[in-house]
Formats: sequence, structure tokens, C-alpha cells
Amino acid sequence: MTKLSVNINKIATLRNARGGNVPDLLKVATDIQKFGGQGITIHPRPDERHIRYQDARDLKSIVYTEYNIEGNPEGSFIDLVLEVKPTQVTLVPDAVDAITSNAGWDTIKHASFLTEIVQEFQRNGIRTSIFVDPVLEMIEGAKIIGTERIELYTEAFAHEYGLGNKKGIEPYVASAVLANELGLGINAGHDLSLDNIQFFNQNIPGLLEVSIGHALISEAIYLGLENVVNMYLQKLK
Ligand SMILES: CC(=O)[C@@H](O)[C@H](O)COP(=O)(O)O
Ligand SMILES: NCC(=O)COP(=O)(O)O
Repeated sequence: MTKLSVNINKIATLRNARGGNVPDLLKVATDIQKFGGQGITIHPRPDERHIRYQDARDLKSIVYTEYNIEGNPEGSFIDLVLEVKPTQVTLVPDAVDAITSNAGWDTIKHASFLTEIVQEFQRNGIRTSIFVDPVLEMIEGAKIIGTERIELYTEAFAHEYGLGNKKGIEPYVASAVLANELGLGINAGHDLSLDNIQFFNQNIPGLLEVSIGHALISEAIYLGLENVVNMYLQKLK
């Protein structure tokens, strides 16, 4: 079964809106795991617009499932991840001012940089994943870098699926087939939702983990967090 890792960035967004501790991020992370969530994902950005670096530290003792920290591997982010030592680090080529993640790595152009970073995290017992577009050359480049996993950037799939075009899955299927042949673990994320997750999961061979945040937290406003987590788990069977 594909594991569900819930990205709690947007809980932190709501919390930060009033400067206090409501909603309590640590309680939400605890409850998500109690409801059956198999991982917690955070994406601390340099401006700490939602997840703060201290949240990453505080969550370490709370997350007993899989702990995934995503971000652009620059100075303070690297130090934070090496300090916290999560289950997994997902490397994302985000610009500092990006409203959200909007591209995968060029694993050919940045091969030497990413190889060095991946080896540093692996030496510290942290599983690595590289955020990539569903482009075969990028998958091959990720293998050469030596990462254990890739994360397929699923915005394009979600957009096409929302327009009724199921063919948008095709590059992801081809990428997954190649990743399986190369022995790369496959994660996926960005704009996945209750609407599109079952079709995606049913069509991607070897999918290990999906990380879902924006849609899931938004859906929980109407359906309740425990109910939504279980709806995703049912669709991921
Ligand atoms: C890499 C990825 O797709 C997610 O981490 C996404 O970037 C969520 O970030 P925001 O919650 O800041 O949109
Ligand atoms: N890696 C994707 C993630 O963590 C959540 O992305 P989204 O569901 O908030 O778009």
C-alpha cells in the first residue's frame, strides 16, 4: 500500500496568522498519526512563512511514523536537517520567493552539487529523495546521483486531470517504469487530492509514498481531518 505522508505546512500557515499556537501544530501531527497517517511532511522555507525551523526540531519527538523534511538544500536547511535527522529529506529546487514549489531538479546540470548533498545526508543515516519532473533524462540523472528515491512532481498531472485529460498520467507512468528498472524508490506529490489520488495511485507502478498537504487540509475544513485522512487511506489501498 502506498504510504500517506500528510504535509502540515498549512496548519502552520493558520497558526501564524494570529501569532499564537492555535491550531497546535504538534497536536495536529499527533492526531494525524493516530488517525492512520503513515508520515508527516514539512517544508520549512527560508522566510518561515509557515513551518518554522523550531517546528522541525519540536516535531522530531512527536513523529513516530515517517518524518519527511522538504526544502532547497542551502546552508541553514542542510544544518537543520543534519540536526533533526528525519527519516527522509526531499530536495526541492525552490526559489526563495516562490509562492510554492514549481519545478523539479535538473539532475544533469546539478549532478555534482546534488551528489555531494545526497552523500552528506546518507552518511548521516537520512534517506534522500529528489523532486523531479516526469522526464526520463531527469530520472536517469537522479540514479547517477545516487539518491534512494525520487519524488515525482505531480502538478502537471493534477492540472490535466482536473481538465478531464487522463492522458496527463502518461509521462508519470513512463517515469515510474524507468525508476523501477533503475531501482529508484518512487514518491510523488504536489496538488494531489481526493479527486485525483486514486487514479494516480492505480496507474503508477511501485509508488511508495505520496505527500499531500494543501488539498487535504482544505478538504478537512468541510469533511473533518480524521475523516479525510481515512478517505485518502481508502483510496490508496
Ligand atoms: C515540494 C512540494 O510540492 C510541497 O512541499 C509544496 O511545495 C508545499 O509547499 P507550500 O505548502 O509552501 O505550498
Ligand atoms: N511534496 C508534496 C507535498 O509535500 C505537499 O504538496 P501539496 O499537497 O501541498 O501540493
